Amino acid sequence: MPAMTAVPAIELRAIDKSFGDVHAVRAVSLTIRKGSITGLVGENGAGKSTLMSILYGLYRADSGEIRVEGERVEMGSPRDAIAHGIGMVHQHFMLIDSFTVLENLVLGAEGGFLLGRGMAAARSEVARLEREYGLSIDPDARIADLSVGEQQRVEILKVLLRGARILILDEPSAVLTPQETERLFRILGVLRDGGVTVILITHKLREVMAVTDQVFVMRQGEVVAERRTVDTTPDELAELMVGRKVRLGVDRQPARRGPALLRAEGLSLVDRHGIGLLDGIDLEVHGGEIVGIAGVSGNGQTELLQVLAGMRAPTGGTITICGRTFDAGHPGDPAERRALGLAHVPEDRLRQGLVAAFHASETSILGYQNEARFSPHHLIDRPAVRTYCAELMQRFDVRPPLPGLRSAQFSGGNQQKLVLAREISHEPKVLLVGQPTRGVDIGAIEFIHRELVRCRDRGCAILLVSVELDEILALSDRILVMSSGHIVGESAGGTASERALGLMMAGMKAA
Ligand SMILES: Nc1ncnc2c1ncn2[C@@H]1O[C@H](COP(=O)(O)OP(=O)(O)OP(=O)(O)O)[C@@H](O)[C@H]1O
Repeated sequence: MPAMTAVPAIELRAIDKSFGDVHAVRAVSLTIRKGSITGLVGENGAGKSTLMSILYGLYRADSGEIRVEGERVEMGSPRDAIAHGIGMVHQHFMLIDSFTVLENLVLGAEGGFLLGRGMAAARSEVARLEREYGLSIDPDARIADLSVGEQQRVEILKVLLRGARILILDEPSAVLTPQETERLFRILGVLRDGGVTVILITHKLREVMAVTDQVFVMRQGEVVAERRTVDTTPDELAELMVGRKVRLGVDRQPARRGPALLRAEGLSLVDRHGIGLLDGIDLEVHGGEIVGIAGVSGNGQTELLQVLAGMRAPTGGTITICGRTFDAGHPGDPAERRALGLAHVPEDRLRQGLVAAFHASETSILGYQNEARFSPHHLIDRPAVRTYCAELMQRFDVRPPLPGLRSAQFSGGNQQKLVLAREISHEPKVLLVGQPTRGVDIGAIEFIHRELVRCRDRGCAILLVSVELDEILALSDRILVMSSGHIVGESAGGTASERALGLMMAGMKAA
């Protein structure tokens, strides 16, 4: 156990923050002890990111007090937070791809001691941190050549090099493989034992139980519970988050398989550098079934969805959607495929699912804006679109239910619900869905899973890509495993084991 210290690392007192009509954080008070790992959990939109952004100086609280190691401080900007030893690692990394690790680290410490003392000092600091915390990374590697997990370690290093003693991580495992997540947690444990205070925002209760010392639960802007991790259970935390009992797992009738609505034959994709991203993919998805694609991210799943959706032209093979065949070299036209009954929930909702500056009402019809009900006489009927969006928000529990709010102003999970609501509500014949519950809270996962099964039971052919094996196992009637751009294995949904799939994902056969 880490040593108990009298002065807490962080004390927040009656922190309050509104964005217009949205009361995002309501009189939150909490205390975080030095050298501990604290979990911050709560539904989408509960206020976790806003609270941490206030602590990191990205937002200013409307009222309340922040104390760092007993001293009252004003956080006017991240610069202030950094000066007080607070660092934050965001989900979206802020590294320059073409620079080396060391160059990024020196840039990150701009204005600090490293720039003055140069590369040699940076190199020796990195070596020291590597020794102390096991944060091994090649300082001369280019960022573009690193895995996501390695890039995240560079972000952590950057923060530590600026002298952070308090580290905030916003859903760090959302982008990591299970192995990378384990490694990250080992590093966090070492940091904690070295006296660093870690705050972890996460939706994954398994992680909370595995790695934290204490946990705060937020609901609708308030901290509704504080627990020592040893004194709680995932079930209790889920109930505290959502305000009701959550039942994970979905009841499903056996698939009633209809005709093949989506087919790929010999599908290949070679990028402009000559690198093969997809290689001879054959697959078929029938109406009334969910086919899950399991795989470590970066093995071609993203490209497969893009090619099937018409966002990228394959270099070889054919795609057949509801009886219509597209050959290689076909430039691809998402609108044409949409007209055939194909819907797509892209993995990267921020860049491909919505336009951040658009109102939620505009996002709710994106891609469908030419339908007569939205654009009679070729002009958007704004009141009709707002009413439509409000209904969608109610049905899919998007919070806050304000069609006039800009898409960027919703929490990550609520953006996801909005995109999913748009695509599912058009009752597609074929649905491509990538990482449907990334960044989504437990209650919403339950809801999204039920909606996907309902869609399948209506006869839709669903191709599901997810890095969450639990999700693949819970939803799929058949599972295909992807590795290095190939389909390397297939398994019936009900009988697949996590271990066997894991081995196939890693390119090995189950014993
Ligand atoms: N810049 C902003 N402008 C307006 N409203 C905002 C802004 N940022 C956040 N909000 C609102 O504040 C509330 C809290 O959002 P926040 O992002 O803190 O939630 P969260 O708990 O981190 O959710 P998630 O788990 O989905 O990331 C939400 O209702 C959100 O829509």
